[in-house]
Amino acid sequence: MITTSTIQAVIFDLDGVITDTAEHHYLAWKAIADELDIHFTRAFNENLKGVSRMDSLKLLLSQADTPVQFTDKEMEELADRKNKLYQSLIESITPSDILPGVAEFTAELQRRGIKTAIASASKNAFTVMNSLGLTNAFDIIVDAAKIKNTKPDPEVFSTAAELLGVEPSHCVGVEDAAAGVQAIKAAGMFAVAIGAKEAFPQADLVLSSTSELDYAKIEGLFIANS
Ligand SMILES: O=P(O)(O)OC[C@H]1O[C@@H](O)[C@H](O)[C@@H](O)[C@@H]1O
Ligand SMILES: [Mg+2]
Repeated sequence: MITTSTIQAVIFDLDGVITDTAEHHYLAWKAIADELDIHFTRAFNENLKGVSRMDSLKLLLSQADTPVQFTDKEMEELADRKNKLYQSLIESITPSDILPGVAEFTAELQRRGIKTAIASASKNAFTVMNSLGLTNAFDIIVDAAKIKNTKPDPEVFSTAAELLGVEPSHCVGVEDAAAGVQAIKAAGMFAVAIGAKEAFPQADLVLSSTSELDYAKIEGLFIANS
């Protein structure tokens, strides 16, 4: 199919964009924080979004009133315990957990011959995509296993663009995390953020929810910014 638009690919984050697993990550970290008697708020959790499992644990531990030293082995065990909690929380995910507007938006992209990819920092990305029934709905899935450097490094978005065979300047990235928007911009792409406007000063467009994903609006701004 011939693409007339200058947007040739849209690359989506998974957790918090395709489905609300950002909440499951938060609940699992909150349980670990409670065990360790560390004050952990939803506001602070915003810093963990898009960040790798071990870096998230380090951020969580930075909130302890009295600094606690854990050995590498203990850190691995804590991260592993969080992951088991997270995995038990995502067991019940079904296609009905796809966030509003996502199916319509991706269908519109497919109608226009625009390529799609998932760029996720999660090692559980394929499990979540399977549960949502979306494994074959995107051209490419790049997960944590395929990359060395996690967000805010651009690698996950750059790798997705490369595998799709599309120049970054023709890509749009969609994210719900500050680290993710930084990664999209560092990759040289147009950034759409989902969340509160003030949280994403670097984004080219901020939408309060996925139900606002609107191809015509994004294309208009994309062309104006090129
Ligand atoms: O622990 P996992 O499943 O490998 O996920 C790593 C990261 O994946 C990102 O998608 C989430 O936004 C982060 O919250 C999470 O820490
Ligand atoms: Mg996310």
